[in-house]
Amino acid sequence: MTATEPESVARFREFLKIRTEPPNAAYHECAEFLVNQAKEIGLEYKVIEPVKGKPIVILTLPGTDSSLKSVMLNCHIDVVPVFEEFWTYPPYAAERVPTENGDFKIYARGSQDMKVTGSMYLEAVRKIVSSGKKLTRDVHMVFSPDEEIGGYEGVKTFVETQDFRELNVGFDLDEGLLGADERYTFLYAERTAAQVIYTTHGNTGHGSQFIEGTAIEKMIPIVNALMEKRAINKKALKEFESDGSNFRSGEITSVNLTMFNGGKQANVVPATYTVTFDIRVSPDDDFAQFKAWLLDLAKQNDAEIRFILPDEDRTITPIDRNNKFIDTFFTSLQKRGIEPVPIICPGITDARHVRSKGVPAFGFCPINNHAMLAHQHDEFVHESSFLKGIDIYYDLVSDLANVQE
Ligand SMILES: CSCC[C@H](NC=O)C(=O)O
Ligand SMILES: [Zn+2]
Ligand SMILES: [Zn+2]
Repeated sequence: MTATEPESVARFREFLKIRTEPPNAAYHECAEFLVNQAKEIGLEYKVIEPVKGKPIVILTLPGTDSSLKSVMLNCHIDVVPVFEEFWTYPPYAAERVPTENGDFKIYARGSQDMKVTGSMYLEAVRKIVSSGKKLTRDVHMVFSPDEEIGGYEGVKTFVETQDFRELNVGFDLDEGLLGADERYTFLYAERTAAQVIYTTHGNTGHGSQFIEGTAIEKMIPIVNALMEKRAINKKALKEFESDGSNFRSGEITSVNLTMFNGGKQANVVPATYTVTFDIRVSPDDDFAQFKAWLLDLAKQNDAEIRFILPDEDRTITPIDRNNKFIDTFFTSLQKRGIEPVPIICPGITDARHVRSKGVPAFGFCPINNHAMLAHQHDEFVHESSFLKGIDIYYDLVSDLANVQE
């Protein structure tokens, strides 16, 4: 590891300094940065705005046969909010801090989730171009907004456009998880997010009296039922994930009480109460049945229920090696001794929108042996991991774009 900063790292840090944190995300500034990257590398580029103020940037490395199905590399440009007071380094300064063993840590919001991946795509493609080698298929890097809030005005809208159809995508590499140990993982499916708000109304009155039929009284059985479900599932997960790897959390439905709202003053019984749960339903559970249970819970307790997110069909990319892209994904990584472990994504990503159009998509991140700090304070990535990841993508992108019919 040299003390002189590699140019690729300097460009990565520039990307990290752009504050793409909604609601006032600097999306246009980010689009400009990406277009400049395209010009420098010598790529085709296009910026579209299917939703005003939410640009999608497409950078294309044309192949020798653009009639063939292409390879898409997807990266969301938005990041999640920070609690700045808990950060050791300012989250948008992208400081490069030396470590004891001669490496560096790049501290920034988005350094893992997921600008590191976008930067690795850009640097891998830059290397491919400068090597002079020609790939067969088009490679499209897609940089998209709003993933962290569901991608509704990002990739979900984009996949409905003619611009997306024209990309003629055969395979999408999308957001993945860093490996906490020596293993790498890939995501072929996701849990379904069911975020739900229960509201109860009841009698109000003086806090010194035994008021009957209060909003909170009605809410308690709902909370108890969901917390019981939580306890059962938590135990089940512990039982079948004996190695503590957290690889299998996507296979179990999770329940979290995330908001508890109501009440105005200690001596006034609240007339209305709301409770919000973030529930992630495993593909192994019947979603319709689970939703019916949630609805019934409301009905039984005289509560209103509202689902925050729109209904979505489940999407899964079967791990079918008869698909040439999928087979190449494995053979290419195997050349470097990487045997990625298939997991169900515990969260939701933009890959589900791409899959909904029948395009196979795997979430992958070529970083292992790394602390996982997505959405946490002091998010950082090791410079050595970033540089190694570029080389992994160099081969992977080349091999995928050279898949024969
Ligand atoms: C309501 S959209 C939320 C999207 C988010 N995706 C990654 O963290 C998630 O919580 O899974
Ligand atoms: Zn992400
Ligand atoms: Zn995230």
